[in-house]
Amino acid sequence: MTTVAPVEQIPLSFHQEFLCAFDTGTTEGPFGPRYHVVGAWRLRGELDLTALEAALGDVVARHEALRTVIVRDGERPYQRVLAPCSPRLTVRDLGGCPADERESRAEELLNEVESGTNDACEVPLLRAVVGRFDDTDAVLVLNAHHTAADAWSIDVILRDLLACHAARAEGTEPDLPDVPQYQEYARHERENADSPAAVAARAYWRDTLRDARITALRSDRPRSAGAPKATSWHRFAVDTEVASAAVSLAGELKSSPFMVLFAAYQVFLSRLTGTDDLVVPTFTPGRGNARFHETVGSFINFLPLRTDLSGCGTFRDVVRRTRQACLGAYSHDVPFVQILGEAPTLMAPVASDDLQVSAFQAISSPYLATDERAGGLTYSKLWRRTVSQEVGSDVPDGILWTLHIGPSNDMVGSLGFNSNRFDADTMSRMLADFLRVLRAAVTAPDTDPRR
Ligand SMILES: OC[C@H](O)c1ccc2ccccc2c1
Repeated sequence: MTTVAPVEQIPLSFHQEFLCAFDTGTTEGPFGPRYHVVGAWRLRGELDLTALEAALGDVVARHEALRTVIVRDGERPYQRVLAPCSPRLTVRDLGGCPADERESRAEELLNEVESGTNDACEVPLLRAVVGRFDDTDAVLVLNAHHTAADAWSIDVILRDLLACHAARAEGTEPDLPDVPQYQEYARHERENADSPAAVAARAYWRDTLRDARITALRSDRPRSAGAPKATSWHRFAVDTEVASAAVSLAGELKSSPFMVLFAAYQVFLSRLTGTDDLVVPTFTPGRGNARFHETVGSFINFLPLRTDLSGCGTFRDVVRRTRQACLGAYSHDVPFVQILGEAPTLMAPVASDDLQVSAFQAISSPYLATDERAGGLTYSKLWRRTVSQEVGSDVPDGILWTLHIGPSNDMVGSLGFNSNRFDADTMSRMLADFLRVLRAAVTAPDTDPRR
């Protein structure tokens, strides 16, 4: 009897391990069919559907993460990479749609795809829907499971997909450079878990998060009410003059627009919770190692930012403190599971029945496409989403505030929340309060924003 050497199991990345903490063992958690990330692009030019179908297969062959399942049946979950397979392409006829309604019709299709499912156990973990307005005008929507891709990855998938479409449309094999695979990243992370930088980062977090508790909000309904889990998305635009005031104040204070927006969010939270010592999670892209910039996978990192607002006399002071907290966190951006090891009681509040964390992030991806070209196609990402939806991509357990800062400082945002825990009008009130604080803060930064 020949003994087959046990195939060495591919470990989970630290972020995938973090997601296991939210695994409810049902289809409602991060391994369920609604935990996905979507994107939509307007395509102008000759779109060859046969070539696009073949290109979808090329992209799944190229990126193992899109055909990897997370096996959770033993004591330690691991990743299993499966053979290349082709995603299905759904084609929708949007003919007869007048030109000036196409942008909103495209956003409708995006929301429709986002309200659907993408089963994490059914590879490939990528779905594609193309809506055709006419022969040279279409909208492409991609949906990838969020354990296998993130916002950065969905832009990489699109760029590779259209490069492969261009080759296939000319009857040639795609010829893209090799790309490091997500399993290499997962191994690399673990091999470097005790590097000098990682040891220094753990010391930083031990010190920074001493006696800290994550800031949490009282939900309208307790977890024990057992209402079926769903995540709603409230989307909104930020007034242009507020957005540009935020961006110019950021420039004045040598801070990023995110830091100014986050500072206003903390003022809002401080007033809501009555505490000055805030610990608010954000998500960083987790792409510090340039080797993995073209790799598809879920790299984001849940990073707790601690800021004490006591003694801040003006909003400028709040931004300066926020900037310090952000810079300190960014320069110690190690996986959250390692940070938690240094602050074991940090997440205690969210173990209670009626509290939830409320994370705040700004999405950034270097591949935000505006009028990019790929073969005979010109493509632009639909990122100014302002249409809300009752059921969309899942947020595992909490509220997720996201701001998208556009190329010309225009800004839109979204509020993802578990509708089994919070009412939609509670969210609308919170958003109105936050936007009021933001407007007052960035238009009069020398006043005390907490009055
Ligand atoms: O893209 C962010 C991701 O959907 C995510 C993962 C875990 C979370 C835990 C608590 C609150 C928000 C989360 C969002």
